[in-house]
Parts: sequence; structure tokens; C-alpha cells
Amino acid sequence: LSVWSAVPAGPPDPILGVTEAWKADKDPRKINLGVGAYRDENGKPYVLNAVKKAEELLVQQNPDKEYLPITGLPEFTQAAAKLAYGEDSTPLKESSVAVSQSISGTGALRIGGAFIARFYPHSKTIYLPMPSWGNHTPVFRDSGLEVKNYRYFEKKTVGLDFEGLKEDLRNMPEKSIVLLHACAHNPTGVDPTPEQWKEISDIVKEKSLFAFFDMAYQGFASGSTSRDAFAVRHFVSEGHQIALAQSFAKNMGLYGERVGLFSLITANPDERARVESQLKIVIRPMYSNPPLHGARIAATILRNQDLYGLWESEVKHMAGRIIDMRHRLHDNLVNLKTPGNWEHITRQIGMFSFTGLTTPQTKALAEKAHIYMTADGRISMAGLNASNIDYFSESVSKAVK
Ligand SMILES: Cc1[nH+]cc(COP(=O)(O)O)c(CN[C@@H](CCC(=O)O)C(=O)O)c1O
Repeated sequence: LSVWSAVPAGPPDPILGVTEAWKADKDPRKINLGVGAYRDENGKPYVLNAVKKAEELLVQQNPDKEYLPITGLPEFTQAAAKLAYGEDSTPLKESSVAVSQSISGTGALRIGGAFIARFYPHSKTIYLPMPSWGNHTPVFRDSGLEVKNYRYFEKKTVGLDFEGLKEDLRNMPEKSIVLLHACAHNPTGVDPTPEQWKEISDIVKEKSLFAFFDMAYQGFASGSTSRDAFAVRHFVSEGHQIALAQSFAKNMGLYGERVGLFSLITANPDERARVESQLKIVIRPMYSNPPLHGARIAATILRNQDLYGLWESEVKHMAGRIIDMRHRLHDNLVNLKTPGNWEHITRQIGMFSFTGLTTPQTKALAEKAHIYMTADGRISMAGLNASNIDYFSESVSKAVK
């Protein structure tokens, strides 16, 4: 009897499994709107020019392949923290922000979950918005935290359930951990307004909740890296000791290079040093130290004024193309007299649109129209372009009628 004979077949990943199904489909009309990965107007993956130029600079420096420190490339961690918190962030200026490079955003969430499970001196329960990114639950559950939810999305208005969110925050036990999407909420594309963020910050303070921000789309949502960091910077300016997971997968197109940062606001440089020493002890048995190449690319872009300018213009372009697709799709669905209100398509922000399509409708679209999206009706807007948006709109219109 084989030692693994009892291993059951696991289900395909709700997000990454969609790409597998799309790959297996041979129909030329097929469209992949599953994974949140930017595609250009020709439906191709996009390597930013800023990244290509940074790589040219790097290769000229003939860099070695030595191990990085456990917490990563210092030039990267300092620059990435500055991007998130802003030039004039007080904790940053006081050297009180504990930082560690991570295996992209997922790795930052996992380091954070593990550190919090080991050292956060209060509740071990983390509350996720409902719905949230599918991988949040297993990341935090496997970190040893209990996972619960707070109301976030309202089906009726296809918008934010702000009253429900505030009530759930107020009813949470004191010092609970709350996961907040900093911008471009995944999967709904619905974000609180700046005014609503201020109210959320006040309640988090009232209840001494611990805010863990996931910022996977900085710059990618509105096209402005500072506007997308509003919530993070507001919370820090209000004195919250937040945790933050950053990803450079989408805004720098470094998906497979796995570039991210985990950071924590501490009280002072001594506390920061102690926290970083414990982050090293959490990370060392996980993967010992992080990959070189992507961090070097990101650091080169963030620290070179010309490359930074080029990068910001490219992020603006990507965000802009997605917003164009939102308007095209909305207008198409209206012109096709598709039943229902489609305002939410243009009101939502970031990579995704929560269409409101039901699971059976998404299934029918995959089987009959060869259009792939996640079962909850989320579509990655970047998968749409001038050559497939009409076919997509007609197929959705038919599926809803
Ligand atoms: C909110 C959020 N947080 C973290 C991540 C982690 O990304 P990374 O830096 O690559 O580890 C993602 C990617 N989610 C999109 C990409 C595919 C995936 O699920 O992973 C997605 O939802 O399609 C998120 O959407």
C-alpha cells in the first residue's frame, strides 16, 4: 500500500484554477477574466518599460548572487516603505517602522499572520471583509489565527454596506484584528470614500482594534500612488500602529518575481529593532531569505528619479485603460438593453468588477461562450480589450436575459 494512498484530490483554486480551465479551452473566442493580471490592449501580459530599463541598468552593474539578509534588500525595504507611508511619515522619520521584504503580497500577509499569532498580546481573531480575496482565509487560518468576517458589500446597491460595516466594527471584541483593503477592494471593486475611511479610523480607535492593511494595488486603482495610499497614511497620522502588506505584482507588473513588503508601526527605534529581530526568527524557518532579482528591479525604479517618473506614467496608463474598459462595458450593456442596472461597473475601482452575475450564469458563460471568470461573478477588467469587449458584452447580455 503506497504511503500516500489516503491523500484525497483537492479542489482547484477558485482564482488560479480559472486560468487552468481557460488554457484547456481550444475555442479561439475564449476570454480569461479570472486572474487579476494586467493585459495590454492586445490581450498580452505587459512588462513595464521602467522594469526593462531597470534590468538593463542592473545587468551593467554585474551584481552577485549572494544571499540577501533574512529581511531582504535594504535599498528595497526602505524605498517601498517610503512609497506606502509617504516622504513625511513621522514613524518613518523616527525609524520606528519595522520592515521585511516578503514573497510578494501573499508572503507579507503570511509573515504578518505568523508574527501576530506569536506576539500580538490580545485576541487571536482576525476579521475579514465579506467578501474578501479568497486566499486571505487560508493564509490567516494556516498562520494560527481564527478567521471571522465583517459586513462590507451590499448586494442591493452593489456598493458598500457602510452601516453594517460600522455596526460590526463596533460589536467586535476590543482589540480584535481587522483586515482592511487599502484600495481597489478585491473582489468587489468597492472602496470607502476618504470621509468613510475617517469614520472607520475613529471606530477602530474607540474599540482599540488592530488594523492590518492589505495594499496590493497602490497606484493601480486611481493611477495615483499617493491617492491610493490615503487610508494607510490617514490611519498612521491618527496614531494607529498598523500592519501593512504591500505587493508590487500588479503596479510594477512583477507578478512572477514575487516582490512585496511587510511592515509594522512600532513605538521607537529600539522596539523596531526587537520586532525586526523576531520577524527574522519567524521568516528563517519559512524560506530563510527572499529572492534577489525583483527587489533589485523595484529598488532601482523607486530610487531613480527618471525611472520613478516613467513608472508612475505607466501605472497611470494601466489604470486608465481599465477605466476605459469600464465605460465601454457599461455603455455596451446599456445599449444592448441588458436587464438590470449597470452603474456599478463604472463606479467600482481597480482591477476587478463585481458584475452581479450568478454562479450558474458564470458557468454557462464558460461552457457556452468560452468566457472565464471566478464563480462569484468577478471579472478582471484588464482581460477586456477592443477586440473582445463586444463579444463579451453580447454574451453577458444574453446570459442575463
Ligand atoms: C487583495 C490581494 N492581496 C494580496 C494579493 C497577493 O498577490 P501577490 O502579491 O501576487 O502575492 C492579491 C492578488 N490577487 C489576484 C492575483 C491572483 C491571486 O489570487 O493570487 C487575484 O485576486 O486575481 C490580492 O488581490
